[in-house]
Amino acid sequence: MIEIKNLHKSFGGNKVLRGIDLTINTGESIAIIGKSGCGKSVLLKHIVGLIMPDEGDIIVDGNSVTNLPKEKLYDIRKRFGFLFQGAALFDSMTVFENVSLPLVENNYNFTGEEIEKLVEEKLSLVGLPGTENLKPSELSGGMKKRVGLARALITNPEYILYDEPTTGLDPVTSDSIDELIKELNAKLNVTSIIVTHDMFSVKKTAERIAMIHEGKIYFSGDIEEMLGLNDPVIKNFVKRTGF
Ligand SMILES: Nc1ncnc2c1ncn2[C@@H]1O[C@H](COP(=O)(O)OP(=O)(O)OP(=O)(O)O)[C@@H](O)[C@H]1O
Repeated sequence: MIEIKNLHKSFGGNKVLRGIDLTINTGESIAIIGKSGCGKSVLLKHIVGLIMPDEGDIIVDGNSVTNLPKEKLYDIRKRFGFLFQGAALFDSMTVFENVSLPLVENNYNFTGEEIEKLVEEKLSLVGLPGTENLKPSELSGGMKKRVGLARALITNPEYILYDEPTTGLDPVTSDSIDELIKELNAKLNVTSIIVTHDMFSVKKTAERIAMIHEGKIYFSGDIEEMLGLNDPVIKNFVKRTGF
């Protein structure tokens, strides 16, 4: 379980998070939505301790991320898989090298053979078996996201964080990535946090929505509840997404 308590973060005079309170239950898939620049990615980075808050706390399975010594924070991070915006693959490395990178970086004691097996397993899971020797330049946008996801899954994380998983993809490819996220939620029994402003993606992948507005959680609930509200902020947001 992740408990976010009264989280505040400013950058210079820009007060981005102004008291976020949110509990994410184990096993659920939650979408974090809100207009561009409202602080969705900043919130995600707080959860894994990549950004520290000015005030407030994040508690992951009973551990306060803001008060942990570095080694403990690294241990907590190992329980997270992170699909970065744009997939963030290294162009000079093969798919195999990209996917296995977290195992190499974090000194897991796997043999070469075990690593090969794990990479093969995760690439199959994301629908890209046999692509180990390709370079990112040989992959389509959707394939890059899948490889990024295989890398996020390589350590068998309990939590998967998706930062705008469908941004920059055409509607058909977006839909296939959403389908994959949904499949993985069911198959792997993980907790998924999906940052997006794509309401089609929300509908397909998330059981619950948390909407950030003016630095706080403005709404938390399911999509039917959200669409049924006669609230100008919500209506305006949904309208802008073209949903
Ligand atoms: N490291 C940083 N230094 C200064 N400002 C930052 C930093 N990171 C984020 N910000 C600012 O915080 C605000 C929120 O950024 P964030 O990336 O979280 O938005 P977002 O909701 O994810 O937007 P988008 O949907 O466009 O990706 C923005 O105004 C951004 O410029």
